[in-house]
Amino acid sequence: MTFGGGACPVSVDDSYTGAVNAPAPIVAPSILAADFANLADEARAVEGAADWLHVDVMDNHFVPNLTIGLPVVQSLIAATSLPFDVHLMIEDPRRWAPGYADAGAYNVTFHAEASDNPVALARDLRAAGAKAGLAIDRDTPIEPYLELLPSFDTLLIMTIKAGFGGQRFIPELLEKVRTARRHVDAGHLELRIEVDGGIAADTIEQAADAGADAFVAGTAVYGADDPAQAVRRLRQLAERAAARA
Ligand SMILES: O=C(CO)[C@H](O)[C@H](O)COP(=O)(O)O
Repeated sequence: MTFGGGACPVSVDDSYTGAVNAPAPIVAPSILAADFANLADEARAVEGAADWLHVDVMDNHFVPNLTIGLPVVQSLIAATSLPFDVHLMIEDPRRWAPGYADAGAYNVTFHAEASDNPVALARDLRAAGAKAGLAIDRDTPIEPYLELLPSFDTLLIMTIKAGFGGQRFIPELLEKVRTARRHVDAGHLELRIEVDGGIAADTIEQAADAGADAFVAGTAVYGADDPAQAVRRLRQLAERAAARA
């Protein structure tokens, strides 16, 4: 399946080939930093440049912030051509996550801290036609979850504390990315390692060097005068880092 549509379309399904043939970096603008009064226009502003559109669903319970839910995401999916990368920062993901897969989200990610049976939920998401993602928050160690990774398509490692955009990137959290990358490559797993929080032109290369190959960026994209150009610049930097790996 190929999408991207702009200067650098990427083949996501065909490119999960591990370290030897490293897949092209994914850049996923987070609409958390967009103008919520104009979400469809904001999403369309990065069509042709972004690979995925990252949507943060927050419930004011799992995190102390409240954003949007399924009806808004359904409408947005219908309004844009981008694949949706839904990041659920919610309690009880077993109840809600399959609805996002049914709505046509490309990738549905839920938090390890919120799930008592992540593998079963990943199975449900895949059965509903979505990719399954597991997210790890700032204070959660990665090691207990490594053995679950064959059940997932994406591992999202927070590089801030989940809940709010515009926070400062925490470089120490890249140690989790390094650990995950070693495990993924050693096991030849077909899995994207995604980083989320404070990703910008001055941090994306560190994250790529650590082994991330999917990058969520909110403020760095929607805070820019030209969001599409900001996405292209981020991808260029990630590609540069990947080329020297
Ligand atoms: O998951 C998130 C917050 O919990 C956001 O996706 C993340 O913060 C992106 O925003 P920014 O690039 O501004 O840090």
